[in-house]
Order: sequence, then structure tokens, then C-alpha cells
Amino acid sequence: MTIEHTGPTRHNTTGSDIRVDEEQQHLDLTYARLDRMRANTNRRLSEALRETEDNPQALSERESYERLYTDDLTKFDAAEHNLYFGRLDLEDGEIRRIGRIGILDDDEADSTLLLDWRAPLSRPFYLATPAAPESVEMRRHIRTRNRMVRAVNDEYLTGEHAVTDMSAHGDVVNESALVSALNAARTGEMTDIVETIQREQDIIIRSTHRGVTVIQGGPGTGKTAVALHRAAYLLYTHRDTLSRSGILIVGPNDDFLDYIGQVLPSLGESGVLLSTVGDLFPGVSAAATDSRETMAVKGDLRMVDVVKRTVRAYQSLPSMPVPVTFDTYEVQITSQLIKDARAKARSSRKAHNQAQRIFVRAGLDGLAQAHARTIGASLLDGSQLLSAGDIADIREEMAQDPDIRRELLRFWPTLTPLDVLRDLYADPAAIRRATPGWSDDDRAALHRVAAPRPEGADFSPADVPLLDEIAELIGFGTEDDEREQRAQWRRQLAEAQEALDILTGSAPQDLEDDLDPEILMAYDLIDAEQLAERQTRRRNLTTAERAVGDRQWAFGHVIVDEAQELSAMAWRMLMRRIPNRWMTIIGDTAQTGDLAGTRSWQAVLEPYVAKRWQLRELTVNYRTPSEITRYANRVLHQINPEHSPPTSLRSNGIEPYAMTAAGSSVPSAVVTALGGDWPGLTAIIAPDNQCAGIAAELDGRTSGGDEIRVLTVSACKGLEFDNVVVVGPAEILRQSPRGHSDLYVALTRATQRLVVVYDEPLPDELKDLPVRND
Ligand SMILES: Nc1ncnc2c1ncn2[C@@H]1O[C@H](COP(=O)(O)OP(=O)(O)OP(=O)(O)O)[C@@H](O)[C@H]1O
Repeated sequence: MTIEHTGPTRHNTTGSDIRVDEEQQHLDLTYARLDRMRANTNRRLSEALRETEDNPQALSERESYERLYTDDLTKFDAAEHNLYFGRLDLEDGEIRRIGRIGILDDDEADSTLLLDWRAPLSRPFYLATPAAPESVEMRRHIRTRNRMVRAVNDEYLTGEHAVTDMSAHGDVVNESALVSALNAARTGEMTDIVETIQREQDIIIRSTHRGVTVIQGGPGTGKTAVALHRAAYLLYTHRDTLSRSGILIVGPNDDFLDYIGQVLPSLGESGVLLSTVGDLFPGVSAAATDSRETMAVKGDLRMVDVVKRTVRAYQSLPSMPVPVTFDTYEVQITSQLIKDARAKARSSRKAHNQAQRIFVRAGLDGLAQAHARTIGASLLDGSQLLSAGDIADIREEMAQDPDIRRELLRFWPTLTPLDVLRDLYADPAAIRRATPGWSDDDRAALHRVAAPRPEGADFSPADVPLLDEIAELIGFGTEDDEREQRAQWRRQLAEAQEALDILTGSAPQDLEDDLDPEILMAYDLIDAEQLAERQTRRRNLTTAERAVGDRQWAFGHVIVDEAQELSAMAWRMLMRRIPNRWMTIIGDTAQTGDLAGTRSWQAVLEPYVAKRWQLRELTVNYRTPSEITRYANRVLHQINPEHSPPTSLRSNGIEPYAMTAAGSSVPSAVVTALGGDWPGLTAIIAPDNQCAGIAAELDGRTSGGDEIRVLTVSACKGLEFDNVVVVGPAEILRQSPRGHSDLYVALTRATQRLVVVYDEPLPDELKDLPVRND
């Protein structure tokens, strides 16, 4: 074992560092307690599972205990690695020890072995600096592995050992731990940063603001890390409310969600729903893709009116009277009759499907009156001979007539969002009617040749907010859903009854006659209703699982990452999921690549919260070394000269360079550029139309045993790699009106090394890259 340490060292008689011995002792105590907690919880879990009470209340209690104990065990397992990492020695002699979870000893005094990193008392660990020591004399960073202390770093903030010569980054806390975390090779999965959260990040993570907070920051400033730690912090601080309503984190694509997916579980939090916008509509997995232009059109706010007109078009009028037969007479469904019924239904202001009942009722009233006029009018003076009761009877009879009902419903049909959108896209005439004043190009962007209809898979992420908008207008997933749930319950009940019948039927006959009261038979103990209820409870859904299946779920807090990419229509959908508007919005308007995405937070938020939102900025780039940001910042200047670039925290001495593809194909030039094995993960970021060719040329080649990934710019959003090869920067600039943002994103993915491969002149910002062709 190598022991690293800084700060004044004290040795014991065997020559080892007393501080390490001291921390090892505490670590042993803490792990021993963790092991006891684990054993106790395991015992309680087994007891709960052995519980045989079978009434619904006991079952439900047992299930909540099961969940509680299982959650605790997951938390203990998550805390195992680097359980204890920080210590504060205060000026008044108090010592605080900080770890991944809070642990109390089981001694008489319940003394605190570890404070949770999220507890208020832990906060100075992240905030105190020599300039603002917050009563901290010394901050100790303890590095452990496999329950052994590996290194101890002390930082004196006050007193005789205080650091007076502050580092170049005077605000950096836990600098040596931070630098080693930043230099570590990437694994392809994001890791938590609890040991090295920085001051400006901590302020956001623990913000008490109850409205909308926007976190703007350049690439690599830790926006995603902050978002995830904020979720963990909020769950710790508001566990009661948020464990019931849930936290939703929205990210740009599945690769990104996979990349960040381990961070919250490693912090012991598993109840957070991570989703893309494309997955937020129950039953739809948005697998189709759209061109950039189509995405821009679908994401534009003009679609609100398109969708409204489309739904209203189903509330149609007959061009000719429609004859129906009632009681051997012919009755006409006229345009006027439908118009009156439609006016009544529309004036109810209910959603389309819910207003259908009003429409049908009004239609039946009109038809009954019309029929009464035919059969009940006096031949003398035309006065009505039928009483109001007679007419009501006619109406009642008509209501039972399936043909009449069906004919009326043609003019106010039951709708589903999926069919409405499919039918719109498939019909150029319907698109034209719904888009007055639009250009032919924009209309063409909506049209698609009727697709096969695998359940929900023919939609793209840009369609999902439109489906949601339609669902709102037609009231889908509200009363209809409840009705469906009731039907499901009835089916379940029938199945349970069937199961009991089989059980009863298969009971041995001799027992029938001579039933031993001691033998407990299933059919004696439980009726069908109880059985069905038990099955329902057994599903034992977590908050996240329930939320994902419910379009109308109101989350307690929503965090949106890479929020600059969301279209105006996507914002409308998200805002429906968070009526209390308690949100953390994270992004960088300089990185906006989506043509429907945003360049201005104010423009996005104005319709929902006016000016009531606060902006926080992150200013330090933890990912990209200064050798690379030098070039990336020039691209940023092209995007917006007023955007101040984040400061790179480190320099690694590896100069970026360019390689020309002249004389060979781009894919083979890329393979040449990869040269020997670079340590760590490698990615190639290329223009959309070149990725397939490069992947084919690579033919599964690896670097240092890891797959080399080939990505478009939009797919690499939010990700990072040790080594990055950016291909065709001029083509990246050209392929989108937001080309500079795309190039900026591509250039800022590397933590160590950047190589640019080009086959046409380099853009001005990269012109002075050293060229190497070896
Ligand atoms: N305080 C910290 N301690 C250790 N590592 C950190 C810290 N803050 C950020 N990092 C690391 O810096 C890298 C960049 O962080 P992150 O991906 O959150 O940045 P970002 O602002 O979301 O970037 P982008 O805008 O490019 O998506 C990650 O590897 C993250 O773990």
C-alpha cells in the first residue's frame, strides 16, 4: 500500500502515519456498524417474508416493510464503496466525519459515526475556503479502497498551518482529490462527485428556491453532475413529499441516460424516473427518426393550432341529411341538427371525448323532437299532440338504438391521439386544411406515406409532444382510462373466480363429504374479490413505475438536462407534468443543435412563469484541458461573442493536432489517425453522413480493449471520452444552420486528447492547429 499525505504528519513508534491509523480505526468502527445494520435489516426482511397473515391489510403492510427493508439494503450496498471520505476539524475542537450515508452508533449515546454528505452540518466540507473558513480549522480528505485507508490529505484553513499561498484556483476545495478524479480514465459511465463537489456547484445542489432555477454553464462545468446530486439532495431533504410524487429527470437520448444511469443508485437513490421526452407518453416508444427540418416544424408552437384544427375537423357536419329508421319511420339527421348538438358540446368546454356524451344527448333531443313533429303534429293547426313525457320516451328509445347512435357518432367520433396524428400525417388534404398560410415545404415536412402500425413504434421523439397535446384536447387518459381500469378489474375478478372454481372443482370428492375443519382450503379462506385485490397489490409499484404509466402524473420536482434542445412543444408537454413549477433546468444555449431548440431561457420560460425564475451559472470546466478549450473557445465566440467561456481547471500538456485525409478516403484516414493504442475510451465524432462509412472501416476495432465509438454530434451530447477524433469540421459546420454549436459540442467531449481529421480546408477557428501526418 502506498500512503499519500499532505499537511503536518505525525508518526507513531512503528513509523506509520498516526492520521492514517486514526482514520483506519474510525473506518473499522463504521464498517462494523454498517455490517450490523445490514444483518439486522436482513433478519427483519426474512421475518416479514415469513409472515403468513393473508388479509389484505396484513399483505399491504408486509409489502411496505418488504420495500422499506429492500431499499435500506440497496442503500447500504451503494454506500459500501468509499463510505467515509471527509472530516472537518472545527476551531472549537468539534470533529465531524462525512460519508455517503449518515450512520449512528448503537451505543448508549447514539453517537454519530458518519454524517450524510447532504446533512446541513456537512456543508462546510464543500464550502469552506481559507478566505471564508466557516469555523473550519482543517479539512481532511480520506481516500479508501476495500475498507482500507489509502491516503489522507489535510488542508488547513485557519491557524498556524493555514494555506496562505492559495492555488491558481483559489476557490477550489479538496484540490488534490479533485485533480485525481478529473485525471482518472473514463469508464463510459458517469460517476458521482460527492467527495469533491465544488462551492458553486454546492450552492445549486442545495438551493432552497421553490420555483424554476436555470443552470447555465459551458461544456464540462458539471451541469449534469449537479443535476443528479440535486435530485439526491432533494430526496434527502424532502423525502416525505418527493417519495410520493417523484422526481423526473429528462435527458436528450437513451445513450445519455445509460451514461448517467448509475450515479443516483451509487448515491443510494433508486426512485427517480429518468426519461427522454420521446418516452414520456405511455404506450409509445418513439423509435422513428425525423429530418432536422421536420423536427423543427413539429417542435414549433404553430403546431398548437394545427392540432386544434385537426381535432375540430372530426366534429364535422353532414353534407346531405342522413336518413335513419326509427319505429318504421324515416328520421333525418340534418346538418342543422348536428350543428346545434355540436354547439352545445363545444360550449361545455370539455375535452372532445368527454364532450361526446353531451353531443349525443343533444343530437337525440333534436331527433326525438323531429320525429315528434312528424308523427305528433295536429293536422288541423300543426300543434304538437304528444306530451313532453311521450317525447322523452321516444328519446329514450332512440338512445337504445345502436344504428342511431352509430350515425350520430360519425360526426363526433371517439378519438385516440395515435390515430389522430397518423391520419393527419397520411393525408395531404388534411394537412393543408390544418395549416392555413404555411409554406409547401413546411407542409411537406409533416406528410408521410402511411406507415405500418406496430403499436406505438411509428412515432418519433418530436411526435410525442404532439400526441400529448392531442391527448389534452380529447381528454385521453382521463375518464377513459378509469373506465378501462374498471374493465380490467372486472376481467381480473372473473379470472380470479375462474381460478377458484377450478380449485373447488378439483377438490378431492371424499373431502367434500367428510371435510376436516382443520384442513384449510384456499376456497374457504378467500373469495374472488380478495384474490383479485391481492393480485393488484402484489404489483407493488414504485413511484417511478406508477408515474411512467400515467400521462397525468404530477411530479414533485422535474430536472431537465440538455434543456436547450427541447422544442417549444416539448416544453408545453413537460410543464403539464409539473403543475407546481418546481424545476431545475440545466443547459447551455451555446450548445443548441436542434433547430427547434432554444437560444434564450427567457423566451422559453416566459409563457409559464413570466419572469419568476432564477439563473445560476457554472463557470469552471472540469472536463476539457486548456490545450483543447483554446480552440473550442474561438468557436464559442462565433456563436455568441458575449458568451464568456468557462475556465479550464487543468492543463495536461497534450496538444491537439490535425491530420489531413488528402490522398486517402476519410474512413481510412480516421483509422490512420487512431495510431497506436491511446489509454482510455476513444470516440470518433463525424458528420451524420460519414458515420456509417467510418464504422465499417473500423470493423469492430478496439482501443485498449474498449470499443471505439462512432457518433454523430447529436448522439454525443452530454457524453465524454478520454480521446476524441473530430472528423470533417467544415462539413459539421455546413450540415446545419446551427453548425457552430455542433462543432463546439464535438470539440469539447475530450478529457485528454483531441485529433481533427479533415479533407477540405479547416475552418478559421482551427486553422492554426499543428498538422501531423505520420
Ligand atoms: N466537483 C467535481 N468533482 C469531480 N468531477 C467533477 C466535478 N464537477 C464535474 N466533474 C466532472 O466533470 C465532467 C463534466 O461534468 P458534466 O458532464 O456534468 O458537465 P456538463 O456541464 O453537463 O457538460 P456538457 O454541457 O458537455 O454536457 C464529468 O466527468 C464530471 O464527473
